[in-house]
Amino acid sequence: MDTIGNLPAGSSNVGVVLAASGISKTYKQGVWPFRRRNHVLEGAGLSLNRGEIVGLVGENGSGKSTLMQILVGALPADAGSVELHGSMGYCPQRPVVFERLTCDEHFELFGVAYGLTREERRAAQARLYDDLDFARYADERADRLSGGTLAKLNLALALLPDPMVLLLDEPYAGFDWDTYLRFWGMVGRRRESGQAVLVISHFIADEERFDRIIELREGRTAPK
Ligand SMILES: Nc1ncnc2c1ncn2[C@@H]1O[C@H](COP(=O)(O)OP(=O)(O)OP(=O)(O)O)[C@@H](O)[C@H]1O
Repeated sequence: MDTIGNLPAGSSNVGVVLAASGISKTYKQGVWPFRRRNHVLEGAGLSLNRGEIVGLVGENGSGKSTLMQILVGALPADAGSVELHGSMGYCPQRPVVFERLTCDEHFELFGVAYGLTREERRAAQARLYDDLDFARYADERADRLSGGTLAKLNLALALLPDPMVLLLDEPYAGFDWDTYLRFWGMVGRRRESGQAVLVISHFIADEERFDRIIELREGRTAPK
């Protein structure tokens, strides 16, 4: 597969921030002679434009998380290409945090990893604590957070560098109603500033919140 590259400057797809095509992925399971091949993706593709909120739906096991991990570069595809214009943030389905670090320490660590200055990181951190309403857990260790607060930290860490493209794998599964509404408020502000968001979603009720919905079925993507 082509490595993630930047779309060329002056590309005719001026509004496109992420473009993937021909993505295929087969998982091999078991050992010979019982080896089984699971063809999860067979030529899937999608594109995201500036200021677009796109939903990715499909039944359980259809390959949504697999596709998202390939888009973000966390998993190699067998075939296909992914082109990215700008920075990307990713919020995985299962939080990737360090049990013994506090929320504040996570922001500090991720700020360094993203190359933010201390001032940039502090300003973004304060805004995220406020937007997601979890500043009171700043000094709490990750292994002592509730599932919902852990999900807030997971989302906040993806948002910390304010990426052009945000990929979210079922980000609000553990959120209460107030946090769910705060989440969509944040997504709406990103749309207004021209950033793009791709969300794996299971809730039919969410459909009206998206500009477009893409369905993954039998390894391929199609507009819903
Ligand atoms: N690391 C792996 N090794 C082998 N098989 C895998 C692996 N990860 C996923 N699979 C299989 O690939 C298929 C697609 O899984 P994936 O998690 O991408 O689906 P999904 O659409 O995100 O599912 P869900 O809606 O349940 O979260 C499933 O059959 C799953 O069992």
